[in-house]
Amino acid sequence: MTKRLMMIGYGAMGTEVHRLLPEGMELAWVVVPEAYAAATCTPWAGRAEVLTSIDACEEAPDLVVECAGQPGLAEHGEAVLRRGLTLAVVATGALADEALYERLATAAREGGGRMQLLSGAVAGMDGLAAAREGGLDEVTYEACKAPRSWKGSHAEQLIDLDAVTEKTVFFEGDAGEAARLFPANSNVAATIALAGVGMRDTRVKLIVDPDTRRNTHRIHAQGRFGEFTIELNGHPLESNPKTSTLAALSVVRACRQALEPVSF
Ligand SMILES: NC(=O)C1=CN([C@@H]2O[C@H](COP(=O)(O)OP(=O)(O)OC[C@H]3O[C@@H](n4cnc5c(N)ncnc54)[C@H](OP(=O)(O)O)[C@@H]3O)[C@@H](O)[C@H]2O)C=CC1
Ligand SMILES: O=C([O-])CC(=O)C(=O)O
Repeated sequence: MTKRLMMIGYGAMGTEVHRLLPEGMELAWVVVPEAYAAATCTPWAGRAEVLTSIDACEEAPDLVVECAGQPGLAEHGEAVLRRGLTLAVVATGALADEALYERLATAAREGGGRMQLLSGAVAGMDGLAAAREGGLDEVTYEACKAPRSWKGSHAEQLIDLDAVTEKTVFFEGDAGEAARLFPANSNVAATIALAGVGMRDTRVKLIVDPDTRRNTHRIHAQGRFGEFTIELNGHPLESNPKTSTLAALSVVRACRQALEPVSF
């Protein structure tokens, strides 16, 4: 039987996820900001019910995916989890807010829901989380993107993106700060922190490179297990250069996992 998906937020990532939705799953509900609710010329017109709140949904989706960014998770996450649903999350940076983290964890515990934190634009979160069980000494993360990928972000307060002529570090701090200051660009920092040594102890560098067309993520971890370095050079989505294609694919994977009896 076809499973029914609810998508919170339908921007660049949501569009890509919808395009690649595995057979056996249909988009049945789209949760959008109030201002979009009345729009008629949409990719979901006539196919999915448009909602502005979770409570307006009278049935139980088989899976809810958040593709809305940090404000979308903060606004809708609790209601999803209180209803006992599974919520796959990409805006992991919102969880740098400890109060929100607690609110969502409590809603999941009390409501029977489950929050599935997706690997998003990076790889290796399974290994990092396993390594943590033996003790981690250090985890560092560097993100390097083209100037256009940092446009419209807090980077504009720190560096003149149009004048950059060589690869330049413009932010150094911890994962919590990075996730809060760069909500559309540094969720990965929070993902790594949540899988590894936490927000305060994960060291982050953000870099702009005028000569790259890729979103590069470099993770180094060391501990009792040994050490690893992962460098992932991702292609940004055409429709949003801040967002890596792999992040959308991690949502598609979550949809497939909800369908298959055996899955990675
Ligand atoms: N974990 C990871 O590796 C990654 C995580 N991300 C996260 O995913 C998010 C989405 O990426 P992308 O699709 O490219 O971004 P877009 O800005 O293209 O799309 C986000 C959409 O969600 C909408 N939205 C915002 N707030 C709400 C809300 N409260 N309820 C419902 N919809 C809402 C936005 O509307 P409006 O335009 O009006 O704001 C927009 O249409 C990013 O903001 C980032 O937080 C992105 C890349 C990697
Ligand atoms: O997609 C990416 O490359 C990373 C990103 O935006 C994020 O971490 O929020």
